[in-house]
Amino acid sequence: MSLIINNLVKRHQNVVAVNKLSFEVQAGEIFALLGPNGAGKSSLVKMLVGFSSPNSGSIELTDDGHTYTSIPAHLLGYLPEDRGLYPEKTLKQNLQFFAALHGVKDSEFTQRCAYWLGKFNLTERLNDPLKSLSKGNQQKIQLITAILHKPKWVILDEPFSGLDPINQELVVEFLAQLRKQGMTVILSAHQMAMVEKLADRVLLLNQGESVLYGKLSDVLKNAQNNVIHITFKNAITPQSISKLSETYCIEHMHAHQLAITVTEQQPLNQLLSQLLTIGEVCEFKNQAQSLHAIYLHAVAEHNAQRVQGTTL
Ligand SMILES: Nc1ncnc2c1ncn2[C@@H]1O[C@H](COP(=O)(O)OP(=O)(O)OP(=O)(O)O)[C@@H](O)[C@H]1O
Repeated sequence: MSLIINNLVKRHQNVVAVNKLSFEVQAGEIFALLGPNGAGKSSLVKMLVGFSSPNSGSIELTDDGHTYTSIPAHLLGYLPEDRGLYPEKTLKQNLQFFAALHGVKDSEFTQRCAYWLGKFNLTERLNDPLKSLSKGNQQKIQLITAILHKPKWVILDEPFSGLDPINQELVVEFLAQLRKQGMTVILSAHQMAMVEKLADRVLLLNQGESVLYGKLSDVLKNAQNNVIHITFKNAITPQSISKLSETYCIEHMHAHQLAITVTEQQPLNQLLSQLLTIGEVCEFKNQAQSLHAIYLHAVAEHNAQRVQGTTL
């Protein structure tokens, strides 16, 4: 079972929302779809679930000897961008309704409902009207409706939005549970700290294009190797590092500190000898970059490349 996307393009009038995207989602993984507002995530998700058709390229899902051009409804659990439950009905009625739509038997419903409500600390609220719950708690019920039928594929659009840090952690646990139960999860999210905790693979989109794609562990490892953090004994100034910035990409500079991106072609001893001409070096280390920092850097670089491309 795998999902293979090849050269996918989606245009909305004159906007290219998804531009020649190719990637793969493997069974049983948590796949994070990242990108700034307007990057094309929702346009992509809509094609994955069959709500809209690509202009070109292909989506190929193979499962149990069948091949599909989108994730079929009977294999899918979906938390859409626009939430929608029945506020006047109780939690139980809401959950029962969605479970019945997916053909979940009564006995299974009772057991799964108790399990997930327990996980989200909502057991006592089973017979309360949904509207009496806080927005965050309503969101948790919406999450449960998406997976109560144990789908093989789960797509969650912004599962962390509107949740406080404690509830965000509960959603992290919830997602880890889904993976444990063998579901494949595609989630779109803006909370990099949460994504960093649990994603197996990430795809970062910007202006419809892929700017970063791969196993999260590789993405973090590659970034860690490339950025050197240096602390000088005395304060540095833009003038004192001007020569250095001709050769190296300066990530940031602050009082006594400097962070520099080095490529594989730039030997560290050469960097060190240049640094010593600036001042006494107290510390020189590779420091792990957060996914948040990697994201900002990759998007900024891609934007700069696009501007350069249009001005050349
Ligand atoms: N139905 C539509 N008609 C015209 N343009 C659209 C339509 N849907 C999306 N777009 C445009 O396509 C681009 C990608 O939008 P999309 O909603 O896919 O991004 P997104 O990454 O999901 O953004 P967000 O994080 O804000 O939800 C944007 O420029 C958007 O304005």
